[in-house]
Amino acid sequence: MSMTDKRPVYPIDIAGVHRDLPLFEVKPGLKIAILNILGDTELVQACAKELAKKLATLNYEILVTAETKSIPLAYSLSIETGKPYVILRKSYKPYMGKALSAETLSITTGQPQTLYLDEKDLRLLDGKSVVIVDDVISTGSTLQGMRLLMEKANANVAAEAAILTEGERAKWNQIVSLGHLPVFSD
Ligand SMILES: O=P(O)(O)OC[C@H]1O[C@H](OP(=O)(O)OP(=O)(O)O)[C@H](O)[C@@H]1O
Ligand SMILES: Nc1ncnc2[nH]cnc12
Repeated sequence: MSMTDKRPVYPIDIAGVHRDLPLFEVKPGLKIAILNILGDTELVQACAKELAKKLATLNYEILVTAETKSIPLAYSLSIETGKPYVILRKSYKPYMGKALSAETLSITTGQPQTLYLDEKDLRLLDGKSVVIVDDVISTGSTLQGMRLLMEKANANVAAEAAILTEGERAKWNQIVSLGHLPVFSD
């Protein structure tokens, strides 16, 4: 593709903010519209405000997400809600001590990733209620990994939230979200 070729986009309004999401092929014959909130302060803050409103009546103590792209969302939601957040990591460093782990296979990545729960966060989560947050929930594999780690950490999941769900809409009717993305198959 030359620099002047235009990538096809999927236009969407999220929390009152318009974005044209670029389509990328994630496996042969399957394209998805990529939501990349990294660097997009306007969108992140608008989404955090709306999600915080939707979560306002729930009883929970901690927000939990998996790195990377949803980190600014967790940070911004933490400011909106006044709750701390935990980031599940995708590579292990010695400073994470006796971390717990779970395997995932997200639609964007196409190969297994491991989520690690830092030893310091294990102490924080023990016996607590959490809201699991992600930017997009698609196959649910990342969500499943996060649920498993919360179970291992003795934390109760009060709700699951995402900016957008993707794919099979009916599968995600329990997710607190601000919209839905189709997937595009040839
Ligand atoms: O429902 P799933 O099919 O599991 O897909 C959802 C996950 O995919 C994306 O992460 P990605 O793997 O792109 O990682 P990154 O944020 O580190 O780039 C997204 O942030 C979710 O965590
Ligand atoms: N459409 C999408 N954009 C960004 N990350 C994703 N993870 C799964 N689907 C995604």
